[in-house]
Amino acid sequence: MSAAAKTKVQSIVDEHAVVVFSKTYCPYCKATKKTLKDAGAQAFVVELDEVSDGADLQAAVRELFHHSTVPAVFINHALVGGNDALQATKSKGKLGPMLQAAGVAA
Ligand SMILES: N[C@@H](CCC(=O)N[C@@H](CS)C(=O)NCC(=O)O)C(=O)O
Repeated sequence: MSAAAKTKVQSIVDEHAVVVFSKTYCPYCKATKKTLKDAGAQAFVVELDEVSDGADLQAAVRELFHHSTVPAVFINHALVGGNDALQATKSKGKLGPMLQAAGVAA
């Protein structure tokens, strides 16, 4: 994996309040994107199966954040986890406050 991919992933996480590294056909990714949309958050989504450096970016996410599957969800510049972690966060009533703290949902 290239150093450029690591720099790019870190920049994306640093520059956006809500980020999802996703694949278009992944049902967990679809659930994550719907949950965030329904919560009023506009996520910056990288569809790894649609970009030429997708495999490199996924490897960079794995190395930087020790998360190897998609989706990889970041809120307020920190890894939440995959869809299971996002849904658990929502179930505990913590998603709204987390998004509010990130300044992206009412
Ligand atoms: N428990 C995980 C499951 C995620 C998962 O299994 N994602 C699949 C795609 S649907 C995956 O990442 N497969 C390996 C890959 O695409 O590299 C979650 O809730 O996010």
